[in-house]
Amino acid sequence: MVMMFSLVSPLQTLRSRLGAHARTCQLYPFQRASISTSTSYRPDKHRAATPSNSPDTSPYPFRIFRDDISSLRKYRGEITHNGRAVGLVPTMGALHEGHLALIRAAAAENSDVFVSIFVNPTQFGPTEDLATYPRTWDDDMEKLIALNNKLTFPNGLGRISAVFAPGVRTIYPTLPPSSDIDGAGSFVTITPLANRLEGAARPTFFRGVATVCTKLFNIIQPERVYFGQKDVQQSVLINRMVRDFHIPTEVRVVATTREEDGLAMSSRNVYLGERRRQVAPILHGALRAAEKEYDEGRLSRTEMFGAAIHFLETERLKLTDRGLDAVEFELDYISVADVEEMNEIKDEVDPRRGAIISGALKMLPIKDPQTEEERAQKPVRLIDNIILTPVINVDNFQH
Ligand SMILES: Nc1ncnc2c1ncn2[C@@H]1O[C@H](COP(=O)(O)OP(=O)(O)OP(=O)(O)O)[C@@H](O)[C@H]1O
Ligand SMILES: CC(C)(CO)[C@@H](O)C(=O)[O-]
Ligand code: BAL
Repeated sequence: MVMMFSLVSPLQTLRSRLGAHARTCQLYPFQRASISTSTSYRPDKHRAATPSNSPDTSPYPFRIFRDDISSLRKYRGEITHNGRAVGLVPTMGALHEGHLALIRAAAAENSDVFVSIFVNPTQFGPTEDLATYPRTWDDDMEKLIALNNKLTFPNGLGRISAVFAPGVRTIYPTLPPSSDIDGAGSFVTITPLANRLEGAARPTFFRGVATVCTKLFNIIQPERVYFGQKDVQQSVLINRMVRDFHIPTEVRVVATTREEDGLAMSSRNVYLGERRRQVAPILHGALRAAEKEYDEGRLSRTEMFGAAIHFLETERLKLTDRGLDAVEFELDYISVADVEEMNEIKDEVDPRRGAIISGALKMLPIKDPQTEEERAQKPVRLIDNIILTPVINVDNFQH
């Protein structure tokens, strides 16, 4: 089953979807080398290798649009003309089950699902992994085709109609896009949200995300757009942007899809390698420990933080016994913030409003690399979050 919540009115939507007795929920299916900003700019250096887009020769059961925006618009216009609706799932490719959950959610409420695949340079900082970000076009297409075959009624109202995989010059037609904070360009900025948490670690990240999503929404004009709860601050930001710029679309947030051991699926998990991968679920574990405090009625931020840190430190001590003492990690932040704007909650969570508990943790390169892969390791930043859902019967809490 696909569960979603709308950030427009999270309290109300969560209550109605989860029922009055729901206290917490795991909302179920809800990079970088420098990019040059000057003369050496080569816009399509990083483009995913995609085949040509002749509808007649296309081996795909959906249309592939690359740089021909007017054809895409014509096709999209026909969908409206026929009384159908478009749900857009923006991605950077390297598709996994988390992305597929978004597509299923889109197919459940729209006749036509558009998936965009675009590794957006402006959201990568100058020292991040733009050049090495996984680009897996053939594999992505296989997954989309397999999923599409299953999206027949009653499993899905709609199906994937189009994949939009533009080149950088198409998305940024005038200036070479900049990843520098002071760089020139036409940008959408949403502050102060874009400067906090993920934005503090990645100063131009949300400017890049807001800018590219504005462009995608302008080009495709979807009735609804689908984002993953895994990137919760991104979802809050998009919701805010849609409201502030009166963009005529509805934002849906789809619950995080996880591996069996709790690790949130992410395209960048491939960077972890075997030994770091075994330790990576600790971030989720730490957030769960904080969530347990809330579940048991301890609402103070300090107690939730304490529980998360205690979990991390206990797990760190166990690494030697697990033969994993070469794996090192650093906590970047744990945040307890309100659901609407992600403002930090200073004191206690109001159980009538709930909260988002989120965190970021850096997995450092392994201390005693034993393979080529381990010798090449770079730090991998993991993010995750849990929604502390509002509680209807506040009296159940001990004070
Ligand atoms: N595990 C997941 N569950 C639900 N949605 C997800 C998950 N992972 C990614 N998404 C969503 O898919 C959309 C596209 O994300 P993206 O292509 O960046 O994948 P990603 O796995 O988040 O990659 P990265 O490792 O770069 O963060 C975003 O809305 C993102 O929140
Ligand atoms: C929304 C997005 C596709 C914009 O590039 C990206 O930030 C992502 O994949 O989450
Ligand atoms: N999943 C969000 C895209 C990024 O981290 O660059």
